Amino acid sequence: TGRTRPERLLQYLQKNGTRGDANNVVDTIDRFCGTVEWAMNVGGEKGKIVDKVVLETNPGTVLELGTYCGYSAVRMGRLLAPGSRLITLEMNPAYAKVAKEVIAFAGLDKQVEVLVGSTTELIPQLKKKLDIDTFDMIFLDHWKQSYLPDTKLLEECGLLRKGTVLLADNVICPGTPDYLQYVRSSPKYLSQHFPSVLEYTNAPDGLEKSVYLG
Ligand SMILES: Oc1cc(-c2ccc(F)cc2)cc2nccnc12
Ligand SMILES: [Mg+2]
Repeated sequence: TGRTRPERLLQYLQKNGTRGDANNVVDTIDRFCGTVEWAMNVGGEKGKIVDKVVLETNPGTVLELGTYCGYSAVRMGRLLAPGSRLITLEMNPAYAKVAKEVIAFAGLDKQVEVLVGSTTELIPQLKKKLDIDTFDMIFLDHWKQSYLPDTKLLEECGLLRKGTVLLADNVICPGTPDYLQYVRSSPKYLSQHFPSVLEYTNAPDGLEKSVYLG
């Protein structure tokens, strides 16, 4: 049986979910985390804000930093137009293994690609590895202390263009103060805060949407 939380989440999905139905996968994972075991997915409340930003942006290319079990990759992937691509980076191989199975279960393995490795190592390789010049949207949801250095790395690698939307999870809890200060004070970004709650709790959290101005 599932020794780790991601394995238990996957087993619950395989037992209770509807294969090929991405909306059902999102709801089933939320039910697991709300009734069986908390897990660090962006969740239903913040997820509704993610949905709104994705639908408004209608991105052809999305880069996610921090896959975990693939919940937000499925949540965003289910809203992308045909032919759009979501690349998600995960440094923990065990997490990446579960995420690939969750994404395949949802029927999104053609639109969503999981790369295993550290962001510091993978970000400079993306142009070469993928047939992608710049990203239309970035979702930051990995280690909080990596948000700022990785944002600067994305700038340096020329992976952002005028209008690229950066959406960051957990800017209140656990909190990313250096990243917030940067995107809110830099003339290169136009930022907007979306107050919400930490997934599956009523603790305050929030998302920060920052448009890159070039
Ligand atoms: O959404 C999240 C929540 C938390 C987290 C853990 C424990 C707490 F008590 C509160 C919040 C950690 C996260 N790490 C990486 C990506 N996303 C995360
Ligand atoms: Mg998060």
